[in-house]
Amino acid sequence: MAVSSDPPRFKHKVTVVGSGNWGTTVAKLVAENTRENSDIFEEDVQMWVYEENVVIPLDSPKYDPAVGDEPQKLTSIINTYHENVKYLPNIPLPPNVIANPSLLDAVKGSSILIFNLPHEFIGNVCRQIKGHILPSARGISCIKGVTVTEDKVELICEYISETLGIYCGALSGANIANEIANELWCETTIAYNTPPCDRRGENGAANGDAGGEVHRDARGQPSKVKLMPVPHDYPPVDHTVLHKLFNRPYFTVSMVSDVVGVSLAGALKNIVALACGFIEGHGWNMTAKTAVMRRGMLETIQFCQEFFPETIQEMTFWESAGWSDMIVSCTSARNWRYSKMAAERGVSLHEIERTELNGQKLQGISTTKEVMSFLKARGVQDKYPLFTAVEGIVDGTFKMENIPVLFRQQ
Ligand SMILES: NC(=O)C1=CN([C@@H]2O[C@H](COP(=O)(O)OP(=O)(O)OC[C@H]3O[C@@H](n4cnc5c(N)ncnc54)[C@H](O)[C@@H]3O)[C@@H](O)[C@H]2O)C=CC1
Ligand SMILES: O=C(CO)COP(=O)(O)O
Repeated sequence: MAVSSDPPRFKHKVTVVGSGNWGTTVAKLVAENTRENSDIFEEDVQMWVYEENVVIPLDSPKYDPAVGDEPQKLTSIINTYHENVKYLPNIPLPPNVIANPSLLDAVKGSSILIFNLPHEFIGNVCRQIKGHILPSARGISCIKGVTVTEDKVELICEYISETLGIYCGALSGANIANEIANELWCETTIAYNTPPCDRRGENGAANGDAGGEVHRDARGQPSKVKLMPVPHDYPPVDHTVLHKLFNRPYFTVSMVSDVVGVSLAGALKNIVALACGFIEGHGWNMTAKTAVMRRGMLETIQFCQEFFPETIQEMTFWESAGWSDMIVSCTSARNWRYSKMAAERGVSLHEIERTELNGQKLQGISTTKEVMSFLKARGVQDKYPLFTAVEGIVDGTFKMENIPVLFRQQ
């Protein structure tokens, strides 16, 4: 097949599926980039909002005496004031972020889908949009978590890929949404293995022609997903284009190909962050915390090597998605902050999530449960003593003061 030299006729339409603290932040930075790269992307970025009614507080500059305490639709507030007053207050959003309460309408015709919502909701979202997206769309998952069915653990991007029949990469890093929304500099990692059918002109491949190479899944096996190539009248979706979509002066993107390492490091660090919050809330300090972080990273690497040995790359743990995220999550993120609060107050994490988080989610709670159910189904939980202890603390069956015992037994 001849490689076309004509410039692409179409631009990529981008949708962010999710609008929480991180979802809204990513919509903001991506919308800044679509404006600056309007030769590649349509400027407007759709942001799907799980609709809810919100009351704007009296002390907010957005308070309208004519509306008073009357609840308003969150989408209407975002599109009127260009601010997500509930999940990312006091951050002006570019006007080309378009809040949309209809999931099907938000994803319609989009060639790049950015999945960014708590992982417990991804199944329902994928079931709804299946068959309603462009078959040649490409995805990036910013979700930190895993899905477990019976004794199978799946990366979120694998789940998206298999459910929707599209290729999906992963974005993960040491990223506190509020800091990035305030344009305070940090790094992130995007893992994306450009499918052979999308590698234009590389390895002898022409547009839509894989050059004889098969598309492989995250485990390195020939993929069961029959990919439709990104049509040649669109710009490619490759490392260069994704870098243009996500990289900002305050958000340095590193592109890699280890989807497994990036996804699992982002998911499992939330279990370790809970452990760090618990021990700090119990009265230990930084030295104890670094011991737990070290142990948590060992169990994370062990998990990756045990269950995804074909594709895991150890260098990934030195990316932002690796050690940097472990450090930031155990010292300043929500899972750490609120598990510390739970330990200090002697109440359950569920109680803290309900009373303190105003609709935001602690991903560590469900990730611990999912990972432990997978390890138990395999009968290998004893090889993961820290993860097991966190589950026990969340359930009230393991005492925090016994954490050092785990270390003595090794
Ligand atoms: N907030 C942060 O600093 C960072 C978060 N992440 C990850 O990003 C992902 C998304 O988290 P956030 O944006 O922070 O969310 P969040 O915890 O701030 O907000 C919860 C979101 O879930 C939505 N929601 C509630 N019920 C729902 C339902 N039934 N179906 C669909 N959506 C529903 C809410 O409308 C809201 O948008 C998570 O996996 C998190 O680990 C990653 C890096 C940084
Ligand atoms: O992933 C994060 C930091 O990189 C944010 O973690 P929390 O969800 O615990 O705030």
